[in-house]
Amino acid sequence: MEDTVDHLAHERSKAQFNVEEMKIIWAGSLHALQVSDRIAKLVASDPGFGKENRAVLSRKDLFKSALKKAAYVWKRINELGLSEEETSWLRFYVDELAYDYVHWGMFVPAIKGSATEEQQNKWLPLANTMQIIGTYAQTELGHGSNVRGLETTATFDPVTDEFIIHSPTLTSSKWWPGGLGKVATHAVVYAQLITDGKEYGVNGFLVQIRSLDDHFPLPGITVGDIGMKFGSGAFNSMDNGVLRFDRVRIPRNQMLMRVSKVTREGKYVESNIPKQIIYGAMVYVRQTIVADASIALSRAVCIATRYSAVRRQFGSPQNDQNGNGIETQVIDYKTQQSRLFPLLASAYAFRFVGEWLKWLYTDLIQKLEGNDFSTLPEVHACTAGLKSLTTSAAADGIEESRKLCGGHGYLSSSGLPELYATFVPACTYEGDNVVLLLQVSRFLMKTISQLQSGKKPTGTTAYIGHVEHLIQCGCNVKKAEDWLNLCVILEAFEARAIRLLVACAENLTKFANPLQGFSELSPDLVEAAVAHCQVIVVSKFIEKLQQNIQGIGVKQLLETLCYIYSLNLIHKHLGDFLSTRSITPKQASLASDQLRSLYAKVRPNAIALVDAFNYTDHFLGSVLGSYDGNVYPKLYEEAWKDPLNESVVPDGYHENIRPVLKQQLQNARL
Ligand SMILES: CCCCCCCCCCCCCCCCCCC/C=C/C(=O)SCCNC(=O)CCNC(=O)[C@H](O)C(C)(C)COP(=O)(O)OP(=O)(O)OC[C@H]1O[C@@H](n2cnc3c(N)ncnc32)[C@H](O)[C@@H]1OP(=O)(O)O
Ligand SMILES: Cc1cc2nc3c(=O)[nH]c(=O)nc-3n(C[C@H](O)[C@H](O)[C@H](O)COP(=O)(O)OP(=O)(O)OC[C@H]3O[C@@H](n4cnc5c(N)ncnc54)[C@H](O)[C@@H]3O)c2cc1C
Repeated sequence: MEDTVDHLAHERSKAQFNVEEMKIIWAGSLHALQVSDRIAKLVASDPGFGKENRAVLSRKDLFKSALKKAAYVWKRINELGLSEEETSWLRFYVDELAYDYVHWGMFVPAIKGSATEEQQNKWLPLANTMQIIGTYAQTELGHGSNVRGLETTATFDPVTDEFIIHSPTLTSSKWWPGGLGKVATHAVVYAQLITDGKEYGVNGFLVQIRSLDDHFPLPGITVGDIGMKFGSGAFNSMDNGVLRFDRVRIPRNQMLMRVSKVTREGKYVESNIPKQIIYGAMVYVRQTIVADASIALSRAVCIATRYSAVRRQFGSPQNDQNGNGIETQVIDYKTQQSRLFPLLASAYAFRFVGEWLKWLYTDLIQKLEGNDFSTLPEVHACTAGLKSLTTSAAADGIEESRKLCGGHGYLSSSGLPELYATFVPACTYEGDNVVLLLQVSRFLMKTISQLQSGKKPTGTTAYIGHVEHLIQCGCNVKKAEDWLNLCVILEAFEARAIRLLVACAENLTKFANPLQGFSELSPDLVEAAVAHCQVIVVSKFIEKLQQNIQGIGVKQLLETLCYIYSLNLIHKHLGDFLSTRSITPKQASLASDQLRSLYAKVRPNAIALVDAFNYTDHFLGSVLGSYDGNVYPKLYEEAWKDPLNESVVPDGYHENIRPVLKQQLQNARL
């Protein structure tokens, strides 16, 4: 008989805050919570969205199952007449990577951002109804980070009014685009534009790659899948592809011409729109990846927290003299708390900074519509930097969560290995995290150099305008409780960031060649960029706390998490804080003392804090993280489902086990 006991009920009863209100904070609004909750339940109750066995399916079967699910998603969206908001929640909860992620996540945004109105009117209705399926073909075998170095060419032929798309070398083969390998019918292809014998840099072109009748590649096109990727399940449900062009002709009007165009006569004409707009789809996706990072991390933390409350090891004060009695919940070990609770705090921090980044991006889009490009550099720096910071921390956090679950965390049924394998490439796609931090540092060095000309930094760099104060100020913390002051914390982070930035700027002046200086100092520049991004995350968490937060205990718990996030970072980056004299060694030790008290405050609320994510068991996909905490029967049951357990004596026994055993027996007799 099924066990219906809630093994975590006691933990839930200890919560000191209103969980339902916290769910609203996490979701963003009551409306968002209601819609997401409804769709989560819809997905969890529909067998068509079941995700059992993913880890044991062969690549072909996994791919087929992802195709089936994507088609079913599309069918249900249409049958139920889901709104755009409901649709995105549906895809989110279905939780299976397939071509549709890149179609909706990159192909459509690339057309929206880089195509003219006329082009959008032609292509968007086709894409929006999935009469065509698209991919984003930028990266090549030889070049990913260096977009300017792409080799694919698009040469204008004035005789036929066409572009000739060509892959001149092996290294120019498009490599990685998701959905390209086996599904996409069209691609936005990034290529070097050549007209009238001159090169005009990278531009986007809309190219049909497969027939809409029989799905065969069109003439001149070679296309296929690039092969198995890291981990079982995970990104292997996606057909990342390779694509080569042998002088493929497309009409001139399939160049995406919002930013610049080629006339009928072959003249290249630039508009007043910055060229960087052609990289707009990347800015859009980087912003969404910050939200993905908070989801992926919160998912891992939810599993690790629930399991840590169920798992018991060694004796406890309640034991009798013989050590008999109940063992200690591993969540009560201080080491477990010091590893787990900062991750929990980070999940909340990333959620809030992601929410703010979405606002910043929406604001940019509104400004662009009015031809105001002033915030583009800052939005580029924020999306690049926060994508880098949050994905690196989330990927590390998922792996730490696996370790927090001990041996069982290594089992596929814990859900953690696949979560890690699915999420870790986010550190690479949409821009390698180090390359992106170098972009941030370039922006910051420019901001600092403009101080001399009297330009006042604004937005996320406003603190750089207070350079004199921040270079001189000292931290006033004298006892552990003094750290419970958000202004003190923010100033320590700003002081550390600005001191690292100014040191970089000063060191750069020692090089006659600025490019060489930038390259030599790049490790320091990356560290300074991280410090700046941490200022953003901490300050956005603080801003969140200043909003009208309802519900008993909710604000207090969020404050506790904000302190944990910040003080743990001080602990982790102590070298920076000490070497810049932003804090003293004594203050560092007081921060550690304060952290211990903060962990004690979180402990009774830990389960409720992960319940506030409102994840269904279907979405979590983990026997260790299920809501009822009934871990052991679920683990036991799951093991028996493995294909190896279908037969008692394994296939291969007669060929490969029995002869070995016999030989050992014979050897022993000799
Ligand atoms: C059941 C289990 C399942 C488990 C589920 C787990 C759940 C996990 C959740 C997550 C799953 C989500 C999965 C979603 C699917 C995702 C699919 C992935 C799709 C990936 C797509 C891609 O990767 S597309 C390719 C992306 N490529 C890149 O990002 C390339 C990086 N390189 C660049 O961006 C550039 O080349 C560069 C910026 C690094 C350098 O370029 P360049 O040399 O030209 O630039 P400069 O440095 O000279 O800069 C010039 C100037 O421009 C400014 N600038 C640069 N870029 C931008 C920009 N994008 N926008 C605005 N401005 C820009 C730069 O700052 C300079 O300005 P100056 O003023 O001149 O200084
Ligand atoms: C799962 C997945 C899905 C993807 N989907 C798509 C897609 O749909 N469409 C698409 O076009 N692309 C896609 N990509 C490609 C992705 O965008 C690139 O892999 C990414 O931009 C990194 O580029 P790269 O592979 O060339 O890395 P490289 O640039 O070769 O990086 C290798 C190493 O060099 C370092 N490095 C590189 N340049 C510098 C520098 N200037 N200074 C210091 N260090 C440097 C990096 O930090 C890294 O450590 C995908 C990739 C993955 C893994």
